[in-house]
Amino acid sequence: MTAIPLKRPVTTETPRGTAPTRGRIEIRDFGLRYETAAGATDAVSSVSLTVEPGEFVSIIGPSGCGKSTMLNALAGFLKPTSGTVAVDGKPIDGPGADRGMIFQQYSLFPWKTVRENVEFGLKMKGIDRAERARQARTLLGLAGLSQFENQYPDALSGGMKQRVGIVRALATGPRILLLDEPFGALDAQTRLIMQQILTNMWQRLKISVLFVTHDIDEAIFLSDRVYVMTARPGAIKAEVAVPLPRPREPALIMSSEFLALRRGLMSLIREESLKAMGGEINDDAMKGLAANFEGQDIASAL
Ligand SMILES: Nc1ncnc2c1ncn2[C@@H]1O[C@H](COP(=O)(O)OP(=O)(O)OP(=O)(O)O)[C@@H](O)[C@H]1O
Repeated sequence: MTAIPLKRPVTTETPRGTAPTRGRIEIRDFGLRYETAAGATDAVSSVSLTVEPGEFVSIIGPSGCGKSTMLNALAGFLKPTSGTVAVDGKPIDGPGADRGMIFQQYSLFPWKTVRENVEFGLKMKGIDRAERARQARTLLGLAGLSQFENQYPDALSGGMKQRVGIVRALATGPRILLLDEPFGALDAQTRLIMQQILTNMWQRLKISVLFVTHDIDEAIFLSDRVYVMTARPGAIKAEVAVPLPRPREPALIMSSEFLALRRGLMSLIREESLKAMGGEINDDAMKGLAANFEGQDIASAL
């Protein structure tokens, strides 16, 4: 693994009070093999990583390198074939209220209103009706969704649905939020707004976040640290600290510090993406992509 020894993240953001002490993720020598009728697939091999309490960490890597597999193991939906996955020193043995998970597809109950969706987990915890409504309204307010509390999911845009999904995952007070490409289906502008809303909620609630994305800019903009994975079977190729001050404004992505991080991550990820594509991409194919045919018929140009 390439360790890029940058300083610890600079956090000059709005006061977060005392540092959180819970919500530490520790993955050690994690491996996961899928056994199917068609044979076995080693999805992830020997990954070790940590997320400190209150830290925002992203994972980027080529398609199929096992990012979702790892998040699903952390959520408690999959068991490691080797190694350990623990939260605050306790091995994970199934899903739990200490971890919230958000997927790219919106997973709201269509027959419940926005507020009822958010209240669902609180109801499961046995919290009484008035308190449920109070907590749901507070969180909906933080996400700018107060005026939509009585709407049904069908009436909402993709960005709003995902905001409700985040609020719902946060409602039960998890120490950890796991997000698997949550903004992948959103347009660029909505995505930027969602990134700011997520950062805002993360800072206020002092939770630890592990965020999977394909988008390098998104990973840098949001994170304290970024792990880069190799092609399948996924392992950690590099760990990159993001020492950019907070709060981060959209204009930050034009700064030289941001662009330097982006260049570094792009070259790491490109190498692995080419490996992941295996024989599909060779030098000739890459030349072809860059060729200027100047309006010629492609067959004769080649
Ligand atoms: N249920 C399953 N059964 C068998 N193989 C699986 C299963 N789920 C995932 N895989 C395989 O495991 C590997 C890792 O998959 P995973 O979805 O974790 O990768 P990923 O990095 O999240 O991919 P992407 O970025 O494309 O979403 C892939 O080769 C995938 O085909």
